[in-house]
Order: sequence, then structure tokens, then C-alpha cells
Amino acid sequence: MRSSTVQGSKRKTTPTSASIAKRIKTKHVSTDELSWKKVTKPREADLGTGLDGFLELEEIEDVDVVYEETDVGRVVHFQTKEYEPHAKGKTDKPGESSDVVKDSLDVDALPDPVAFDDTALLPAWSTFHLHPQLGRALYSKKYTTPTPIQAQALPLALKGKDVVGVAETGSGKTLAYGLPILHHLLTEAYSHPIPNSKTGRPVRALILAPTRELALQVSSHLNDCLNAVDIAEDGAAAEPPEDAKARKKGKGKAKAAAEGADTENKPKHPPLVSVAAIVGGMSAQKQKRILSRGVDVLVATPGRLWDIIQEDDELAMQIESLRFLVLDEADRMIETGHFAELDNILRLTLRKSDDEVIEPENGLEADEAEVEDSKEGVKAGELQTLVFSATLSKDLQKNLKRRSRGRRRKNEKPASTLDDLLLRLDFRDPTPAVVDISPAGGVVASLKESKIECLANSKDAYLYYFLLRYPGRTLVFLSAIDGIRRLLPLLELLGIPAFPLHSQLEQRQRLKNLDRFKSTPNAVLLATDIAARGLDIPAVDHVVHYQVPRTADTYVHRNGRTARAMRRGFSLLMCAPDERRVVRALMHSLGREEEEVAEMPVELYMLDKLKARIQLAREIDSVQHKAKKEKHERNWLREAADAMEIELDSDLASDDDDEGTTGPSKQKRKAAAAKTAALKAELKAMLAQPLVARGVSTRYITSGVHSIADDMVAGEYHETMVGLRKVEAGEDLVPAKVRKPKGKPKVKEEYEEWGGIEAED
Ligand SMILES: Nc1ncnc2c1ncn2[C@@H]1O[C@H](COP(=O)(O)OP(=O)(O)OP(=O)(O)O)[C@@H](O)[C@H]1O
Repeated sequence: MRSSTVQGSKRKTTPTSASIAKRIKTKHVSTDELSWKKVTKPREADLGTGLDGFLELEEIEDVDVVYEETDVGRVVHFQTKEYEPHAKGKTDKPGESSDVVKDSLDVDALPDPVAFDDTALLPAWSTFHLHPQLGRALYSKKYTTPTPIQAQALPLALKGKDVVGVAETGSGKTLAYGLPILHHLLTEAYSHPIPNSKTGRPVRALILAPTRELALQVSSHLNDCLNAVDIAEDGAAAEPPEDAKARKKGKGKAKAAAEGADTENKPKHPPLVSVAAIVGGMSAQKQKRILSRGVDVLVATPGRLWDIIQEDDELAMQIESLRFLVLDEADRMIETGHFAELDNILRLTLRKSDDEVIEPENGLEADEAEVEDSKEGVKAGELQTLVFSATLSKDLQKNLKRRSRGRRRKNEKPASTLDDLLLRLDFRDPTPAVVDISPAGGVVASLKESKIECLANSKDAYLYYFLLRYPGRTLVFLSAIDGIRRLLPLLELLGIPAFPLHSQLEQRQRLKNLDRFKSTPNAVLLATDIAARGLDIPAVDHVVHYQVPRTADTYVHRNGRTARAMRRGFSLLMCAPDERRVVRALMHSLGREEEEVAEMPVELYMLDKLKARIQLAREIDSVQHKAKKEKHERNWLREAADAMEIELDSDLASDDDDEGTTGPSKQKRKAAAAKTAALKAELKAMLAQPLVARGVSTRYITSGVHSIADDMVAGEYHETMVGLRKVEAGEDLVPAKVRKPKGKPKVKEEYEEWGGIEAED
């Protein structure tokens, strides 16, 4: 049995209030200098509290706001209580820690060493000898076993190797690169405490992600691993925190309650390693404040980070001497229009002497010349590069490895922009390890795929059918924002809870909609491909490709929002006649045939009934849209007339609510409003009618071609579509065509070719 602990000095004795009082003086500071504290907000939606959609909340204590009357008017000062510099290591108030402590962390301020018996509690992880704090976090999350990508990438990254990791969506890649970084930084924090100065905490790890949501998610995921977890020190007594919490509530033994109370009374220490996200949609001032407080692991989107770097030489210098660089979803980052920013950031991470081409000596091929001294990874303190995605082409991996060994070859042309991007990375490791465990055809084993072939203008009806037939949390991907704007009111009129997610929404609204989607049962998220990559939304049951994705990679990543972490998932591809060619090409590039994807069965009789509802909803939407447009134009006209001091005709000048005006326009508006109300009433009545399958008698539930009573007895009664069996999506698929063996599958061939590179070069 192995029990691991880390060494560290203990906090010195708590100062008396008298000694504190002596050491306090007041100081005027700017808002940026205040020690803002992060307010923890639950990851789930907290609708009703008014906090949903906020990127981050911070609070501040012990600050007086002082107003000073000056010649230029009233000036606001923030006045804080400051501890005298000589009180090093004792900056926190008794029983309370603050961010000041985090900034002035030194040997005296280190928290008690944590212990965790990984051999007993997490045997499957014990070979990695992770920092005990990480062991506790994994244990508390019940991650009993590493996922395959974690099992393969962790030993390499912990050894200091550069790693290119390719594994299926939802397979735990975030921790595959996150754990080695956190392990290194936590170990270092105890063994080489950081100097007591604000500039003493440079950014050590930079994680670049393509979208804001993904960056925030990665940051929150890594922060979860750093938050102190209370676990009984004795392995035998330890239990998952959920059980411990339940027992603390009085359901268990008194001993456990006492243990819990004891832990709760201990002062909470600030994290030794801090993780923060810098993304668009947050105020620049706040971002600078976060950075000035000291961030060890910075998770960022390239665009916003480059904006800040341009104004912050200090940060630029820190990026030049990073210890870890991670590209998460590297292949997506070049699609977002931020390639230039990304390239600029990557330039900062290049070795200064690497600009020249180094040709191998003695006529040897570079790979041969360097292969021997390459096994150990990067040298101590050098930049370690980790690149992860679910889709990195084999060719790319091949070029990457060759380039990293052979340096840039004269006249070498990259095959693609992504190729180009990765070839710009300056791997310090002569032979970066490539761990590719992506499944053949890009299909996750727990995912069931299906398709529907239908006319483009019938897609609304098929989608509505799907949503009613298979209730669940559904993520619908559309290729254009216009499509989302059109579909959203339609679904709302039909009583389906739907939320939009696209780049033209404000960041606050984007997060709010994501929160609502997570917390509303059977909700629908109508999204563009900004939601295709990396988002780890719990329990997405279905993914619908309302429009066929443009590339095979997008298809794989969109599908990857469901069937995550070995859970079951379902995807539906809606294919119009003019999209079939794209589907064929898409499947082909995944090494598959279009016919392999199973057909989703549709009760056409039921579909026809839904078409009538859709038709009515469209009509209402069109009348409402017209009325809204006219109102907008009237308002514009009124404002323009006001500005030019022109008097408008009273009919035009009147508001809808104005009493007494009876001009022709007003009458037209009234008639339109009455029509909308009538149509809405009609739709309401239609929605209230049960949807009954053909051959089903609702009067006598035991008669008819299909007896409802039988379904009720079997517990398979469908609440919305009477007479249809209640099944999960995917349970009633029309079997896919069996694949004919056609020699070696494409992907396998590529893999074999890749495996032979060592010898070939
Ligand atoms: N060892 C583990 N055991 C159980 N669950 C895990 C483990 N590691 C990670 N997870 C969970 O699996 C889910 C997917 O992880 P993550 O988001 O890192 O996947 P990913 O491979 O990055 O996916 P994508 O390619 O879509 O970005 C997360 O909810 C995560 O908490």
C-alpha cells in the first residue's frame, strides 16, 4: 500500500487581534488593485437568482468608498486596510484567507500537506503517482479509472514528452493534458515556493481553445480539480463525498458528523495553483485585474488573448517563457478567423535561435540523426507542448513528427492551413509522442447514428415529429444563424422549450441560454457550429444535424456532444436531396458508405397531422413578423419626424395603445392583431388535440388494430403520440446495410502507413 504526501511548511500561529491592529494602515487604491474575490456560482443554472448568464462574479470586503470634491468635480477613492509589509506570511485575517494571501504566497503561507492513499482508493490511477490533491479530486468525482487517452497520454506528458493526442469526443482529453500540468505546478508550489511578489506568479501554462464556452468550461473543469476536497485521511474510513454529506445531514453515525464538523472548522486555504479564463465578452479591465493577481494556468481564446498581449509587455514576456502550451481542438482554431492572432501568439513561444533551417549533418536524414537522444522529452524547465483533438488527420500527424525531427525543410509546402499551423509549433521534444486512439470512421461506440431523407421544406415537420416522438435534451445544429432565427419562434409557438446559441448573441445571453438548456427537461438548443466542439453539456440525449455539416470533422464533433464518457447517445442526420452528394463525400472521407447509416422510422400518418400544426404556426409567425416590422418602421418614421421637427399624420403618429385614433393604418393593425389572436386560438385548440396513431381507438382502449391498453400494461405508453410504443431514439431504427468487406479499410491502411514511418525515414 502506497501512501503519498507532499512536504511543506506549516502556517505559523494565528496573530492576535492587537498585533493585527498595529499592522493595519489605510491606503487609497484603484479598482484594479483591490483584492477581488471570486464568488462561486453553481455550474448548473440558477434561474431566478438573477445570476444566470454571468461570466464571473467578484466581491470585495473591507473597502471604504471615499468621495473627494475637487476642481473637476467629485472624485471617488477606494480605501483599503493594508497590512504592513513586515507582516510577511501573515497577511490573512484570523480564520479567513484572501486573494492577498494567494498573491503573496511564500513558504510560511503554504497549507498543510494533503495526503491521499491512491493505492487503496484509486488503484487504477496509482501508477501515475499524481499529486495527492489531484487524487482526492478524482476520487471525489468518482473517476475510478483513467479513460484510454488519459491512460496513454499521462505517463508520456508526466515524463516531459510533447504529446499529440487524438481520441474520440467525450473521452476525457481535458484531463489528459490538464492533470500533468496541475501535477507539475502543485508539486512545484510545495517544493519551490514562489517568491512573495505580485510579479512572482507568471503564467506557467497557456491553454488555447477555439470558443469562449470551451475555454470557460476547461477553466472550470481544471479549477474543480484544485478545489480542496474533504476526504477522511484514513483510507478505510474514506467514502465518496456525497455519502459523507448525507451523513453530515444527520442520516449517519455521530463519528462521521464529528469528522465533518472538524473539517469544516479548518480554515480554507487559497488554491496553490490558480486557473483563469480570458475570453471575449468580459471587460478588459477585469481581465487585466485577473492577470495582475497572478494566474498559473491561463485558458484563452486566441483573439482576446492577442488583444491583451499587445498592450501588456509583461504578459508577452511570460508567454515567451511558458512551461506548458496546449492547443485544444487545434484543427478548429484555424477555422474561426483567428488564425492570425493564433499565429502571433505561437510566434512568442518559438525558440529565438530556431529561425534558421538546420540541415542534418553527415548527410544523415534528420530523423535518424536525432532519434537516439529523443526519448526523454523536453529538457528541464523547457516548454512542453500538448496538442489535442478528436480529429487530426493521419497525414498531419505524420508531417508533424517528421518536421519536429527534421526541422523545416527547404521549399517544404504545408498541405493545409492546419498543417501549416502545427508545423509552426516549436516542439522542444525531438520526437513528440503521437497517441492516436480515435475510432475508425469517427464513430463513438456508444453512439447510434441515423438519417432521414426528406425535402428541405419538410425538415421542420420531421424535426417536430422527432422532438415529440423521442423526448429528451436535443441539440439541433444549423449551418446559418438565419435558420435559427426562423426556427426558434416556430418551436416556441408549438410549445417546445427552445434556446438559440450563435455568435451574434451577446456572451451573457449565450451562457444564459446554455444554462437554460442544461436545466430544462426536454429542451432544444438551436446552435451553429460554435457549439460543435468540446462543449461538455451533461446528458445531451440527441444531436440533430438539421443541415448537413460541411466537413466530416464537423460531423464527428457535432455528434460528440452526445454519447460522452461512455454514455449512450443518438444522432440524426436530416438529408435533403441536394445534400446527398455532400453526405456521400462526408461518409467517404470517414471511410464509410452512406447506406451504413440506419434510417429513422417515421409514422407518416402522424407526420401529416404535425404538418397542419406547423403550417398554422408558420402563418402566425409570418403575421407577427409583419406586424413587428411595421411597428419598427413606424417608430423609425416617428423618430425621424421628431428629429426634423415635422408633424406626422395623426394616424401614423399614433401608438398602438393610443385611445381614440381611428385612422386606416390603426384599423389595419387592429385587424391584424385580431387575426393573430384567432390563429393562436386555433393553434392552441389543435395542440390540445391528442395525436392518435392510425388504427387506434381512443374510445375503447382495448380495441382497434393497435390496443393502447397493451402498451399501458407493458409500460410503453407514449404520452404525446397515442398508440405509438414509447421507445428511446435508436431502439426502432431500420437496420443499416451491412458493410461489404472491400479489402483493407481506408483508416487502417493509413494507420499502418503511419506506424511504418520510423523505419521509412
Ligand atoms: N477518468 C474519467 N472517468 C470518468 N469520467 C471522466 C474521466 N475523465 C473525464 N471524465 C468526464 O468525461 C466527460 C468528457 O470529458 P472531456 O470534456 O474532457 O472530453 P473530450 O475528450 O475533451 O471531448 P471533446 O473531444 O468533445 O472536446 C467530462 O464530463 C469529464 O468530466
